Amino acid sequence: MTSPPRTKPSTEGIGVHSGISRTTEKEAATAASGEGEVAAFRLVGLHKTFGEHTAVDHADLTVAPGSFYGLVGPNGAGKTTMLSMAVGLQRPDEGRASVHGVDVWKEPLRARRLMGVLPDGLAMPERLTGRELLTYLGQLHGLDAAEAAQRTGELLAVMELDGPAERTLVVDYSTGMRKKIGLATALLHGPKLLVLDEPFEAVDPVSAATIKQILKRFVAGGGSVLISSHVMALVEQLCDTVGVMAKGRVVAAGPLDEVRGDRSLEETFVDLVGVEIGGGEGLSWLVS
Ligand SMILES: Nc1ncnc2c1ncn2[C@@H]1O[C@H](COP(=O)(O)OP(=O)(O)OP(=O)(O)O)[C@@H](O)[C@H]1O
Repeated sequence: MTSPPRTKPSTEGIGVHSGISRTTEKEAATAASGEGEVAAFRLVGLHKTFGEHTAVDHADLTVAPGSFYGLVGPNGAGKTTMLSMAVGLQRPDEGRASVHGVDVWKEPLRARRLMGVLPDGLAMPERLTGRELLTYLGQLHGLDAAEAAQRTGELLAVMELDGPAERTLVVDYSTGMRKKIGLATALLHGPKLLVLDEPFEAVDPVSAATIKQILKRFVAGGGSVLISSHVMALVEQLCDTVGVMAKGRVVAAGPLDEVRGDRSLEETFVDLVGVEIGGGEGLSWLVS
């Protein structure tokens, strides 16, 4: 039996303007910098070593307000470590990070209000349904009950985590469902900046199209997005600005068209990170 085609859920009602105390936060961010426009996200000299190994090597990165930033880099380049320091989940050895002028380490609560975060390997209360989780987090964010219920309902519907999925606890979600509930938790409080580590990993094509739509609307509404991804085509499709990370450093950054020139991002990437494409040699036992 063939199942009926899934209708693309509406992404209406979700946008950057649904958050709390925006004006106050914006004024605070501008005042903090003493300038007319502050970066949505500014990482300066972030550094982290694990024993002898330098995971992030004095990395700098700036996301302009209203920009859609794609961070790419080979496995082990330091993207997740840099982003987890940048959002306050892991303490850097050196360096600082600010969101709209608010220092992530000096004023963590104010910074967190401005940010929606989807970390890699998300840790969250899991013995709850998606609705229970979002309702609980809405309370933690200080949303009133009616507002939290409305946003929860919209987010579950958009992410297709309502209906039969409501009977499943988060602990039993598939990998893709976990990404989607993670994104919903990042959006719930109406942040100005989204920091999303591999948001499309393990997500089915229909859900990916929905997430793209949400993120585009978020940026069109004045928000800023930073995603990390290994999918160059996706970064080229979505992002106006890219950063390339290799061996703990941001080795190239700027507008997409300037970074890739007249080549594809993938060709530029391979050039910049200085890797040889493997797979052509060895493994002779695979081919008879
Ligand atoms: N807690 C840790 N302890 C020791 N080493 C770590 C730890 N976290 C990360 N590393 C190391 O730091 C380096 C950067 O890892 P990281 O996960 O940040 O890279 P990445 O660019 O996100 O990689 P991927 O694309 O594979 O997710 C790697 O060499 C990794 O082994």
